[in-house]
Amino acid sequence: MLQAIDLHKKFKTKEAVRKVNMQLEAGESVGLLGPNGAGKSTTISMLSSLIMPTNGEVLWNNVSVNKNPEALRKALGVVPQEIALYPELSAKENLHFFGRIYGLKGQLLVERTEEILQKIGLTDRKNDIVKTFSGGMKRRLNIGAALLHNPSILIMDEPTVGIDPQSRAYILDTVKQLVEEGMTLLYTSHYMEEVELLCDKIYIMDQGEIIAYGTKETLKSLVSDNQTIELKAHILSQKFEEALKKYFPTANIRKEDEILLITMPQNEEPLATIFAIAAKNAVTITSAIVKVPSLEDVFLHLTGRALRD
Ligand SMILES: Nc1ncnc2c1ncn2[C@@H]1O[C@H](COP(=O)(O)OP(=O)(O)OP(=O)(O)O)[C@@H](O)[C@H]1O
Repeated sequence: MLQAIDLHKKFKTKEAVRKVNMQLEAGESVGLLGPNGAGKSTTISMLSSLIMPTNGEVLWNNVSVNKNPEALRKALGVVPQEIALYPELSAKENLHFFGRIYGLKGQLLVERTEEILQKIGLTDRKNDIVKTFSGGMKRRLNIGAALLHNPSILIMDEPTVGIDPQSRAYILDTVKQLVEEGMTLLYTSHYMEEVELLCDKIYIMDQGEIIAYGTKETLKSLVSDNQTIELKAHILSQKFEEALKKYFPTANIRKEDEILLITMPQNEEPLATIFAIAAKNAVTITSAIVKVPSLEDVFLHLTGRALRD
């Protein structure tokens, strides 16, 4: 459907993007994850034909976007990182304005506007001017503007940056629903938990390049297939530790700061057994946390740096 082939972008002396290859199929939800400055915005600006690559090309349904940008623009909704709205106009007037740019008019424009207001939860504020809106409401309207022409593919550039947790949750729910309804999505973020929640396939980007690509499971298995159970108890007796070692001979069991760490493959489900062994040894467990590798760990593993540096 949408394909990036060997994209490069140089701004004067700065090589912002190098050798980027990506592919989005219809109905897929794809994440582009990377820290600030990794080159995500530059990549999606090229993918949505807002800027020209220095090298490489973008194909939409196997045709170069360079040759026929209109075909992609009709099918594509882009939610930019910067809010692009008219603060002196109402929510409805803003949507009418953007709808007309997409060629909507008359009854169709009125109906689409109402549908979108409903979808983004702003129906009851539709006549209020945008400058009175919270950051989260502006972001929702920004998303609404990109949906008016009923695109089949949506590209979102960090749509939850700088908003309150409640608005963030609302936006994530809305995006999840769009994906469930069949929208093809490219979602960029430096929040790994958002990408994990919304996306099936993930590209990890750092310093202008794609450094890893795959499903969440594939990426996490780059780090390890293990899980670690962190146990806290009133008293962690030596006898209990030895009993655990006997029952789980292949597990790595160690104590750090009064927490017992038990590492073993993820396909084992040891909690019930651990609790039974504790009861038998008169140990009261106060907390048990199961930790599996996160995309954050994958990034750390690949680059030696934390995602949020
Ligand atoms: N127009 C430009 N001129 C010069 N350098 C640029 C330009 N646009 C981006 N860059 C540089 O290219 C690199 C990649 O920027 P980009 O905005 O694509 O990253 P990003 O991953 O989207 O990060 P952020 O989340 O901070 O926007 C950065 O070093 C940035 O400073």
